[in-house]
Amino acid sequence: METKIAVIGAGAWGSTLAFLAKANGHQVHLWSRQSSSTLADVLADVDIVVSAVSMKGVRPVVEQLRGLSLGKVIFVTATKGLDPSTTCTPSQIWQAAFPANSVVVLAGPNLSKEIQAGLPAATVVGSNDMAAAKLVQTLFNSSRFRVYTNDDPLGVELGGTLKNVMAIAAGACDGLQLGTNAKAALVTRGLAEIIRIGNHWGAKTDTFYGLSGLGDLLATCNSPLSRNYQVGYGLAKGKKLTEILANLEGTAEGVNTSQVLVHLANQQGIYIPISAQVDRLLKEEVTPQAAVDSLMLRDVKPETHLP
Ligand SMILES: NC(=O)C1=CN([C@@H]2O[C@H](COP(=O)(O)OP(=O)(O)OC[C@H]3O[C@@H](n4cnc5c(N)ncnc54)[C@H](O)[C@@H]3O)[C@@H](O)[C@H]2O)C=CC1
Ligand SMILES: O=C(CO)COP(=O)(O)O
Repeated sequence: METKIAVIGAGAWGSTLAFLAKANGHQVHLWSRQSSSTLADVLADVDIVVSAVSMKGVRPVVEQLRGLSLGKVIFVTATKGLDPSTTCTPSQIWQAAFPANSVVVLAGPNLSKEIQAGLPAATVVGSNDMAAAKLVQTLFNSSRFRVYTNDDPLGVELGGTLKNVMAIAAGACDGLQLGTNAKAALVTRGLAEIIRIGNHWGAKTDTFYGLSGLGDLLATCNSPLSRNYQVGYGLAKGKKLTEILANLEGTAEGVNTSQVLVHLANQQGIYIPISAQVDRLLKEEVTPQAAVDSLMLRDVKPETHLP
């Protein structure tokens, strides 16, 4: 059955999601700030609203829509980030603005260029409303894009968001040519750190071993297609952050996420050694090699995701 879908944000990810839904026979309207139609007009007659704007666009877009009567529309959020002013996740912002509507989080190892090239990929849709998650699953699932459901939307969202910080670290690790052992240690301890943060905020451990956690961590920590990886790689090669960002194709959410994360973790006493070094590196408070030394020279501890 044809479903009417609006995709907000015509960047790399919004365009790819619109393409996938269209390929499944749905009626898709891809909206961007450059569109001639207003967002309110586009949303007047749709069943599903997919938001794929970058984190900085989430609040402005939600403010444009607040107060509109959108009936039983299901919101799907595909943004990976934390709001700097409130520290909320994108789905928390959507849910607070539309408390009567279902919100579904979509995240996974989904480098858009690979999907646009027709390569197979898998993703997760997480929601407190399993009927909504199942509906969104059917809208996007295909022979080239396998979609799983999950009942821990916060875990799905935090997996996709927090791995961006680790992808910056992984890019730096490769830029410094630290080798495969170091990279494996970083990714493994990065996952332990993500689980520690996620548990503290109420997400389930299991979710982080899934596609939006371990899956996306593996994809972005190992691919030069990842913008976050490119940021870390460039820093390790001695480039300035401003120069890297000016030449970057699209958004590297990990830059903002690490700042918000470090602020929250300091307030809440969450131990985040890797993310803290990434934040210091981005602020040019530490060299890449000094960041590695700080991590290696910490007190020894048991292998657990607990502090
Ligand atoms: N590109 C990828 O492979 C994937 C990206 N994501 C996530 O999706 C989000 C978007 O990523 P990309 O499309 O790659 O970024 P992008 O930089 O290509 O596009 C961002 C889009 O957000 C829009 N936007 C920003 N502020 C806005 C505002 N105030 N009002 C309206 N629109 C606004 C921009 O116009 C642009 O179309 C990010 O959170 C990213 O982490 C998730 C999975 C895969
Ligand atoms: O989230 C992504 C793939 O799942 C895209 O990663 P980057 O934002 O680092 O390019």
